[in-house]
Amino acid sequence: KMLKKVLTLVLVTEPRRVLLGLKKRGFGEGRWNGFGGKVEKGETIVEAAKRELEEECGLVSDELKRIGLLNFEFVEDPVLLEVHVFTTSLYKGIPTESSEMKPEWFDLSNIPFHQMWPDDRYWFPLFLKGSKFTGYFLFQGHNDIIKHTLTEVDTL
Ligand SMILES: CCc1c(NC2CC2)nc(N)nc1N1CCCCC1
Repeated sequence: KMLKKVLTLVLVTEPRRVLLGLKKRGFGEGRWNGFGGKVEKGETIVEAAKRELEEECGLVSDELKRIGLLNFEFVEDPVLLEVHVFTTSLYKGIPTESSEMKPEWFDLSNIPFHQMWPDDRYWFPLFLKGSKFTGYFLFQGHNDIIKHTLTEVDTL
């Protein structure tokens, strides 16, 4: 049966900007993304999201809002990646570069999609207009989307 990895992704916003991090190594290296990673044994998904946010860019947030649930598969790899997407505009701290991520603010009209995971072009507009969404993306390699579904939902 398919192995499932549960991951988190946090998008920090200000009125006209979103905070993204440039991944410095590992999975997604060289791509801008929200902050997140694996859910460890013994922690909830929200606790994992808060932990990764602080580890990756030094921000502490008490209030993460669930906005999306995205499932990913790679044709070459029998693992299902289940990504729980959160957003917050309530945080403490200053975005700080870590070993994993180099944080920068992007104007909402200037999101670097060409340097992000290809799926982001599909669901970022839903996130930016305040919708909740569920989606599935089947990748060939790390750049080509073979098929996808994306649905706006009232409740996650
Ligand atoms: C699941 C990978 C992924 C992704 N799509 C990839 C083709 C599968 N897109 C975006 N934005 N973030 C992603 N991760 C957020 C959680 C931490 C790992 C990277």
